[in-house]
Amino acid sequence: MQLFRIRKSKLPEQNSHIEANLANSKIYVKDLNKVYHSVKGDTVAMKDVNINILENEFVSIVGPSGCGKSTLLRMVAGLDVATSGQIVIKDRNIIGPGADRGMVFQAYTLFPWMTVADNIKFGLKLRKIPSKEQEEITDKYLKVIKLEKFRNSYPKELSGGMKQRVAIARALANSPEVLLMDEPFSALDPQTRADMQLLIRQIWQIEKPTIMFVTHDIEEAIFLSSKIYVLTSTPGTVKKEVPVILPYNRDLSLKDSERFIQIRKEVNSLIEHKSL
Ligand SMILES: Nc1ncnc2c1ncn2[C@@H]1O[C@H](COP(=O)(O)OP(=O)(O)OP(=O)(O)O)[C@@H](O)[C@H]1O
Repeated sequence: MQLFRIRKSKLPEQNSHIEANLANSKIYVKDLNKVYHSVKGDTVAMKDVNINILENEFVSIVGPSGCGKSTLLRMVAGLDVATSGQIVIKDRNIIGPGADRGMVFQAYTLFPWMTVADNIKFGLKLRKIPSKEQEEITDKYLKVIKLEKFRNSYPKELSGGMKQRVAIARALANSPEVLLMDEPFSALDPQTRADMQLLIRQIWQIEKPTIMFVTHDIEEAIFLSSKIYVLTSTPGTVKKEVPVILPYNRDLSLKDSERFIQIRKEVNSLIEHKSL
């Protein structure tokens, strides 16, 4: 049965509970359920998930493998459909993909036949943004990701970290309402991963995009976020919302601080580990 409400218009006025929650929220997930049907039977991937991400928040989703982190992000992206429940971005019900959501995935998704600059410009061209503005936006984001010298290079000439920097620039160039990131740094070596964490935190502090970030890495989630949702193992549901009270300006030495270690212990104790 399809309970997911297919509406593009604003929410009904009588739905005062949702209205109240929406007042300052950017991504609002209400009673979300997801069941996958296959010949082998049904898999309940998500059960009654409720999430509220405020404007300009950096929120991470963590949980054991298979708990439904990617499923949740894909549904917020509109790439997968919920079995029931509601996803609202600003005041719009999500019924499919849209330019209001920028995505960065684990796998490198740049167009190999386009230069770095053309990859960044891709969405701007689609939206027929005037070419002068396209150039200005591209220049700005090449600077943000510190790849000005690679403007005319092709993806095959870049390292993994550089490719992910371009993917982030391409997503941000479209000024999305929210940035959805699914394990974007997990294919990178530890040093590059740490550099990328610093870069995305810096970008967030300057540009203040609303970010929903899926990761396996608890330290990464704490270092980057203002709030973490810990999901239970399958079917995924929210076990706890953990606020991350740490200094606003962060460098990697923060990971050795007493407060950081305390939060890491708390989040780690919430993750249900199972022997394989
Ligand atoms: N297309 C599909 N068909 C059937 N089951 C699926 C499908 N996609 C995901 N699942 C199941 O849904 C559950 C959640 O999967 P999902 O990939 O969202 O978890 P995850 O937390 O992102 O996992 P990981 O941390 O290992 O990447 C799992 O039990 C998975 O097997």
